[in-house]
Amino acid sequence: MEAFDFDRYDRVRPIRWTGDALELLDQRKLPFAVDYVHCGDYAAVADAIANLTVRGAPAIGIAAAWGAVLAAREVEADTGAQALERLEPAFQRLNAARPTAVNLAWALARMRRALLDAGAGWREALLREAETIATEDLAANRRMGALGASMIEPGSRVLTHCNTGSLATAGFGTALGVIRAGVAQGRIDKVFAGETRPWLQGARLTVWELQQDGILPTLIADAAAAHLMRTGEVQWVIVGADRICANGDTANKIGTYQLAIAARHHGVKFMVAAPSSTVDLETPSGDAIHIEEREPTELFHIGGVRTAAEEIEAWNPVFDVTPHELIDVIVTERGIIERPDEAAMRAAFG
Ligand SMILES: CSC[C@@H](O)[C@@H](O)C(=O)COP(=O)(O)O
Repeated sequence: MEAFDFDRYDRVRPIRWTGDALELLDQRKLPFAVDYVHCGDYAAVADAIANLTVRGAPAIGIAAAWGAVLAAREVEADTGAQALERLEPAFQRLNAARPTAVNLAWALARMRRALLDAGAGWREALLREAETIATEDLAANRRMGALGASMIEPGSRVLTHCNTGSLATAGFGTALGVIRAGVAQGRIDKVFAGETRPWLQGARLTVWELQQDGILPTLIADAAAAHLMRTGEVQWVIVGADRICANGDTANKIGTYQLAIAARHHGVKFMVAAPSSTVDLETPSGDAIHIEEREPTELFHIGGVRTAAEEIEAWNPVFDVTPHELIDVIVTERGIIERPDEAAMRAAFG
């Protein structure tokens, strides 16, 4: 990985701090428009997280950290502790923007700690912490990419789900980072991307993002995944995570669980790649994870065109839990955990 040309393979940046505002690449419009949304206050950041302008577990944590920096502009305080008290409503609003990805609460907890540790210089401390969270995420992804790729036999074909790339992180990506590194090293010959209904993170974002790198993935309907595995077309499923529990159970984009079941049935290996900021030892198992349910209307349209009859009901959970027994390997920047369970997770992160 020493010679890896990160700049060639990793050009998209979803989050830009201008010095006095946050600019977020509008992921609702990709791949048809590359527009940045200007957020001049924390409420705009909270809205952008809730409406998926910015999405992906690490990216929403980073955006929330910058949201806290913007919120700080609205309060006066002599010490960090005093500022924290006054900023609490803003922290709570940012934290409530989405429930499943632990990176959001994790980033805000870091911002809280930075405030408590700071005295009069609390504004600078907040700014530094937001920058550090983003810098560390990029470094973690690059490290994880190298580690994850080392597990993959040369000549492999892989399937991924949702978007776990630069768009979902500070850069390089988690599962997509492993795939980028694997392609660069000649370990991965072909990448299949599931379209990821209903929001189409795979079809709209992953395919576009890999195209920017000159990697041409093959798009499949989500429903084609088990058939793809049965025909021997893939050796690995590689996905990201929104929360990894103390026992290794993992929440990720809806559809991940059925990929893991199909992978085990067909002898296809299943890898979860995520930074340690996605590990949540406070949540004992997947049963305790709050699974976000979004508006049923997301299921009624594709690209603004109605595809279902009027006056019907729909159920729209947007994450699911893959039990740890179905996961062959969890990769974080801290190392590789094969056959994850509570003992292995606590040994690595406890
Ligand atoms: C590095 S991203 C990992 C996960 O956050 C990703 O797989 C995912 O589920 C994103 O969901 P989204 O609803 O698009 O925010």
